[in-house]
Amino acid sequence: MAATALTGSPPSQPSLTHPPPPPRKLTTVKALSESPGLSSIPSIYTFLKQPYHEPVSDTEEPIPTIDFSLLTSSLPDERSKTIRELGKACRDWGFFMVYICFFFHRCYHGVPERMMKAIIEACREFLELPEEEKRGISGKHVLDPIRSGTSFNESVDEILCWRDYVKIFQHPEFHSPNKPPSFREIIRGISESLGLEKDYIYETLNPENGLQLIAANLYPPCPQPELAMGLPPHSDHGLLTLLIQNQIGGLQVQHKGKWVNIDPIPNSFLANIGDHIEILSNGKYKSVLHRAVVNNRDVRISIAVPHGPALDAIVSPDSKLVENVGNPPAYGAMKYKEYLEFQQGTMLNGKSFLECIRNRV
Ligand SMILES: O=C(O)CCC(=O)C(=O)O
Ligand SMILES: [Fe+2]
Repeated sequence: MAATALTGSPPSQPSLTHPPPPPRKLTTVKALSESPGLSSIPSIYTFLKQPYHEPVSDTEEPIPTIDFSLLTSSLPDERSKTIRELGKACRDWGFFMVYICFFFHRCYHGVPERMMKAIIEACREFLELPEEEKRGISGKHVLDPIRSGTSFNESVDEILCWRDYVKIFQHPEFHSPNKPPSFREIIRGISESLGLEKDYIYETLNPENGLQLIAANLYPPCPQPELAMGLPPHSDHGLLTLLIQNQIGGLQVQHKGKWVNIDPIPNSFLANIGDHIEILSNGKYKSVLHRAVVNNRDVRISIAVPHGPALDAIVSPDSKLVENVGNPPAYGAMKYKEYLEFQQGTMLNGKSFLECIRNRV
């Protein structure tokens, strides 16, 4: 896609009557947001269904928090209590904060927090590079570093998002199996909380050879945040998405029919159930709609790392769970790779692909 801008059709012959138009200058949303005197946004960034047309909850109910050290505890009672909490979070919210607090020899070890900050800063530096430099990095694994502000679904959307982003396909071709380690532990916990064997999801869906993607998003300040959208409502494909962000809020999650603001908590990352855990669990665990809104003051950065099953894994409601729950399967079987292909362009009116196939077995 980005390559078309570089390799397009040969230049037309110069004509005296119709001089060729100047080459279109690609502009990042960040550059646009820094244009002197910008007080309104171009109409291409104005969403018809604007962020605050739908109710935003004022709930005091906090998003569930899972303490990672208890999930990996060697004390069986501690671990099973945390697994029950994890199961409840997956059922009730589909989202949870994972709190990482490492104590070694009774002293706090701050590496994870420093590492998260360093990753965010590296993404900021990358996304703030001049466009020419970013273009040079585009390739098979690095998607669209110059196509800033692209719509969420290019084939159907005519409105652009207020964000610059880059996507990197990390796995299976850029090998980093089992990383981050928290992914495997959470998936094991989810497996157990469903009453399955600890490694059941790993063995059946083979995420070790699965898809791992890194999506780094930069949302510049917007002079009319009430009209624009950083990322419209969607659910994530795959098993689990891990997300870190700078300390600027903007993520909203659907909960009990309303949008809930998810404020960043230091020393923690966010995890959410993807479509394929919802399918595997026959809808017991929910892949929940979420979106990113923007503000008029601060740059927000988020890094989402979705993890999927192996591309050729066929995902369907697990027979053990269907029998246990006594419900007929609510989803048909589909190869993950095909799901990804079908998913393109089917996010319409805030309906995710998963919602479109629910109950159409
Ligand atoms: O920026 C955010 O907080 C949300 C990002 C997200 O949902 C995604 O990249 O799938
Ligand atoms: Fe997402």
